Amino acid sequence: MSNLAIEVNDLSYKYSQSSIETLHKVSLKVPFNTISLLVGSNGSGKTTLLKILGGKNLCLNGDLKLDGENPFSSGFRNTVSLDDGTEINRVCYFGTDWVRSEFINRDITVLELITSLGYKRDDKNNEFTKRGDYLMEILEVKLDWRMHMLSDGQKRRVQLIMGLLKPFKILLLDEITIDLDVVARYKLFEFLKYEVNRGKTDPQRKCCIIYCTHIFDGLNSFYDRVLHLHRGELVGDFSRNKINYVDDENQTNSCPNNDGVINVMHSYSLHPLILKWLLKDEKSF
Ligand SMILES: Nc1ncnc2c1ncn2[C@@H]1O[C@H](COP(=O)(O)OP(=O)(O)OP(=O)(O)O)[C@@H](O)[C@H]1O
Repeated sequence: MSNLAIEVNDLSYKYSQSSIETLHKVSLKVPFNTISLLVGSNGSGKTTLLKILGGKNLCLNGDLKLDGENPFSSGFRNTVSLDDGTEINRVCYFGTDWVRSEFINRDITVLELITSLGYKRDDKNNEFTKRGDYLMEILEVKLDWRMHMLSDGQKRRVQLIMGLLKPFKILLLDEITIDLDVVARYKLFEFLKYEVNRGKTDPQRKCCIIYCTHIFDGLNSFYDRVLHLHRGELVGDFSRNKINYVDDENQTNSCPNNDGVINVMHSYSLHPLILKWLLKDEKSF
């Protein structure tokens, strides 16, 4: 059985209102048990690609397989059950537009929202409850929060809990940690890494993540691979284990050498210090 989570061949996409293609002949293979970063300038096509993979934008061009099946085929089902009966999502897309949707901007509590997705407050052994409680702890969300009274950042935290309540096979995250503080973001990445690592020993839990971002602080040990989109074309693709950190700007290069190694200058960031401070603050709270 294929270990590919995502397989895309020659995918092109043009919005009906646009005269040019937003994606041009994109081909991509993403194995399970990996985390990829999707990078590129504003307008390069990242959201468009993730929305197609997430089944949000219908695309009948090119050859597309997610978890072994075309997500736009009539027989595609987005949930499957594991041997123990746990229901999991095959493909999950979270984008920034969710916080503006009418569905969540109602006078409804977090408890009501996540209960409708399988959270059971009185059943602490239930997997969705365990995940929900853990995520609420790291994201500091309260069950009695009322959605229509929350800030965008707070709504984003609720979105993450709702989306991650069920285990996933393919998780597509589109700039969604943008308004989390460094500690919440760090803990979320630890949770996501745990999920991906669990799949390495338990084949039923194999999963993969594509994470699109413009913020690279704190990501050093999170990802396995970087995908670079430029004007709708995939122009760069390298693995973290092929990075050779150098101290001299003149030794950096933008393309891998013949052995696939790419020289990247060490970046000096305040992120490790601020993370330490805020984790310490939390302990003394
Ligand atoms: N609904 C739409 N109709 C027409 N063109 C669109 C539509 N949505 C996006 N585009 C265009 O497609 C191109 C890619 O947009 P997309 O949102 O995928 O880029 P992005 O890489 O995610 O950018 P950003 O980093 O700013 O979020 C842009 O030129 C954009 O104007």
